[in-house]
Amino acid sequence: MLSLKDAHVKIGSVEAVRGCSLEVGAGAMVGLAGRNGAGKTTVMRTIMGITKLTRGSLHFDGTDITGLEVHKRAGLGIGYMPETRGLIPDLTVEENILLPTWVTSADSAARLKVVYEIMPELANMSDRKALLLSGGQQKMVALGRALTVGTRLLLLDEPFEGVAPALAQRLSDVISALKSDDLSIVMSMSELTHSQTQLDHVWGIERGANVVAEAA
Ligand SMILES: Nc1ncnc2c1ncn2[C@@H]1O[C@H](COP(=O)(O)OP(=O)(O)OP(=O)(O)O)[C@@H](O)[C@H]1O
Repeated sequence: MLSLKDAHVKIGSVEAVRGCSLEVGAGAMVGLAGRNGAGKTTVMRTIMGITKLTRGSLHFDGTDITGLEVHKRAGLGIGYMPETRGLIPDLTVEENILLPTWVTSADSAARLKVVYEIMPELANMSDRKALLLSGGQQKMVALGRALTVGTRLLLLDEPFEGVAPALAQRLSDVISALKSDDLSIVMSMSELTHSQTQLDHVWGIERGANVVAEAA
């Protein structure tokens, strides 16, 4: 359902990604594993359309989406959970979760209901400001926000990084429970051994290019 081929991406004068390919099947949960600076975040941002391909192609459900804007990709059902969480501190949990629906035609009430069913703890903190949450709680909110539009493909950038073990386990359980025939997931990780979730395939990345992923 997603096919990234021979991706090259420049950030300023740095070629952050140079010849990276990735195939994700429908309903598959795949890992993108590499050290810090390997290019994982850039690949994720490129799939979301935040950074642009300088060479290569990107297909979603067989359609070339290389030139499509971010909000249109979100409208196709692609959701992104950034490593840095990217919450707006002064907005509440609920407002943060609903942010992506501002730029898509998603039924915000229906999606919010789904998100709260998956993560009831978010409903319990819905009116708290994001700045008052712990780092792990913020990751949960960022996952909820990705889920509001990410009905077909979820891009999770190091979802367990810097999260205390109990919350990391909860995040892992939530992500595992999302597995379905309709939803594909790409999850990046800096160390394969830290992956707590069952993956169908792991793509390795080093210095912006594919490498064979090391076994955990
Ligand atoms: N804003 C930027 N300006 C210049 N170089 C950048 C910028 N962002 C990323 N890079 C470079 O691009 C390369 C890939 O970075 P990227 O953040 O994609 O890697 P990563 O695998 O996600 O690493 P991390 O786990 O540390 O986030 C690195 O060499 C990095 O230094």
